[in-house]
Amino acid sequence: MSRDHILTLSCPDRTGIVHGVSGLLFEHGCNIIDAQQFGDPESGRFFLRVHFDVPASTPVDTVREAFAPLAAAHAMDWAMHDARRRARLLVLVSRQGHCLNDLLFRTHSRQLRADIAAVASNHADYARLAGSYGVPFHHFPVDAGTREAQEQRILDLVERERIDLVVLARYMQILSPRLCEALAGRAINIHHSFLPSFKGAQPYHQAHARGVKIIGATAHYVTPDLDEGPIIDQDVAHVDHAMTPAALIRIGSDVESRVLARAVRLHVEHRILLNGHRTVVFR
Ligand SMILES: Nc1nc2c(c(=O)[nH]1)N[C@@H](CN(C=O)c1ccc(C(=O)N[C@@H](CCC(=O)O)C(=O)O)cc1)CN2
Repeated sequence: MSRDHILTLSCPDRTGIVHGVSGLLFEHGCNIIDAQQFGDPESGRFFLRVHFDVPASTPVDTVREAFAPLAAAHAMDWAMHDARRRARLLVLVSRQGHCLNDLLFRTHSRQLRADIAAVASNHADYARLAGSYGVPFHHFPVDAGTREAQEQRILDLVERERIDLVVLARYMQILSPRLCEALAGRAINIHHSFLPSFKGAQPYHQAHARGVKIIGATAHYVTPDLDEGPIIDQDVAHVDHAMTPAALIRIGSDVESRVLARAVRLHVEHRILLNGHRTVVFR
């Protein structure tokens, strides 16, 4: 029975970090399967992701407890995850369902190490689609006067369903600072432009008006500053002068689905570390 785990950490950069981590894992009979590191000269921080096996004779908590003093000595932000545990997702959607559809299939076909525990939307459009996969659907309508109560329903669902990651799959509501705070580091949005270009609403219409030759999509963590959160992944597609906004939307939707699925995979495989307002991504 494989007992592989993922250790992620970031800390002020100095000599001896990798030596200390690898030595401690060795002392507890752990075998390192894969390791990736990055020292950022700009922020002065060091980032490490280690995929390792724990021998059946060793309780994982023993390794975790032994690691704590080393982590404290280096002022590490760290976590140790069960590499086989499937993340529980809540997917939020509004009227555009292509990203939801893509994630339902990818999780159902186990392409992603995650399960969609629930779908929630301010519209009822995708109740049948979620139901066709056996995924509970929650209709949470919202307007200016009900936003706080509607967001509380989302938070209650996150708590009740033990959600690990909230995915905004073209969810077209701006989350309040309170909800952003509650979901800090565990809410990902797909923005339908190559940020920082064309933030906010209707980016494809903005791009068409600008006469761009490339469109794109950006997956980022959600923060109170609209479309300003740490970028996780991006991709692009070529377009030309003859294309209408509808054509850009059609071409762009495939890019959005691809980028969002990659970002969800990177998150649930613990490959993303925050580096200030940016990310370090160990692919
Ligand atoms: N706090 C945050 N909330 C959201 C973010 C974010 O980065 N921080 N990303 C957006 C997604 N988004 C573009 O990708 C976006 C969504 C909604 C709007 C907007 O103007 N919404 C209006 C209502 C529109 C409607 O009801 O159809 C609003 O909320 O008043 C702009 C951009 C998701 N949320």
